[in-house]
Amino acid sequence: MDAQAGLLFEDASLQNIAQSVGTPCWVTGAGTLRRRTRNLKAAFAASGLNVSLHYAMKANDHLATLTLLRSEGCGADVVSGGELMRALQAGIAASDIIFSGVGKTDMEMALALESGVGQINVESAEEIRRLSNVAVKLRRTARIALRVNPDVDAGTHEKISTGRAHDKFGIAWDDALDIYRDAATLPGIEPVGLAVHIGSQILSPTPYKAAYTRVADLVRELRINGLPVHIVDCGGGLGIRYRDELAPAPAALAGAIRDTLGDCGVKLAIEPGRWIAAPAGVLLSTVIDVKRQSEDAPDLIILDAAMNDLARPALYDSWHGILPVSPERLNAALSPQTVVGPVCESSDVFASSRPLPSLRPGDVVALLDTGAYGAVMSSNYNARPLAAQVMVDHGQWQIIKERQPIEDLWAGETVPQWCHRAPE
Ligand SMILES: Cc1ncc(COP(=O)(O)O)c(C=O)c1O
Ligand SMILES: N[C@@H](CCCC[NH3+])C(=O)O
Repeated sequence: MDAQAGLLFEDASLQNIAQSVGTPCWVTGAGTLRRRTRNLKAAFAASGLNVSLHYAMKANDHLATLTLLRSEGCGADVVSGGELMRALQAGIAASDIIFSGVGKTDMEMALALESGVGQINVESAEEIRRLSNVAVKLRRTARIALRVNPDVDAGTHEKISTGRAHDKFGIAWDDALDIYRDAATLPGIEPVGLAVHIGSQILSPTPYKAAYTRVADLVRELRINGLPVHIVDCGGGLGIRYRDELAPAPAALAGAIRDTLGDCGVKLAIEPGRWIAAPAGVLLSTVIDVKRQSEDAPDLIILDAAMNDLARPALYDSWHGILPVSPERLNAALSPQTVVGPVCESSDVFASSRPLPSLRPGDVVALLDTGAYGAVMSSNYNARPLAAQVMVDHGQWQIIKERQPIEDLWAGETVPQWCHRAPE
């Protein structure tokens, strides 16, 4: 905090950015992206592990973010044809791309094969057969890893758990050996290994260890059955501290991998998204109104950002820090306030009865740790244009996406003639 400039993000004044660009506005910190990527790599190197890092771009897929992370040596984990095209557009080499996802269309498979992605993670016997057909037609070979479901509870939010038997993800544990064996016989398919991803915002190394222990056992079992296994993709999911969570350091994840898979003689990969990108972003928003409620209820702070911009609180009851950006407000006395957006949904609430410095109309606030699963999950609900985006780096900043023009909201829509006539 600077007495004059108020809240700074990577040495850039958030007040200045809000004044120049308007709000709502996402701000991404280039320095934070770099620092966290380097920390992650250093933690793995210190554990003696050689892992390739495939950034899960679903967390934040702006071309500037992807380009910066490519410069830091990251490949990408993609889950759709659109993400694949974006990653290629950002200059990420196809060979450094892993195509994951629970459902890939034939067209997406063809795109992956034609662009030469390094690895396709498959999630069912049916998908492998379809991929084989597509590969044969294109005269290509798909290098596949079987995403297995280890039936491990990651202990995270119900809606972002992916590794329990009843979750829709991955191949059921007991089917994995047979499916791997069958895959090896299919034309156009080369099974190269296994993949596992048990969920997101994971706050303990214990479920990681449980999942990787099972995967290491499966690697041995496959080999005993004469099936080659060269790669284990350990997925993502490492959690961060949004409020007061005791989030594990990357060294804990590295340790879990080393202790379980370290001596399996496989090439290791990880797919972190949130850990790299979440703390590298804030969402700036202006207070539209302060609505006084009955005596014992907190004031309602109505922002110009809403759940269509930042969906996480409405979807997962997630907690994001909120700080005013002006120096006067930053130091004001705290009182309980409820912070909401203007969208017509009762779930459009960012904070309930939260002790915050008293806010007034016109004040700008920053919603913290919104660099992952923030802008990417925005929608046009309530005909609200997508917010502008800015990137900061050591005090300099630049608009990286203009606010969506209002006319864009109906661009591409056509109105059939009959809509203009009242029925007879
Ligand atoms: C297959 C896969 N890999 C990686 C990730 C990235 O997860 P996170 O952002 O929690 O690191 C996800 C999202 O949960 C995913 O589904
Ligand atoms: N969208 C979720 C994370 C999902 C991870 C993808 N499987 C969140 O905001 O926390």
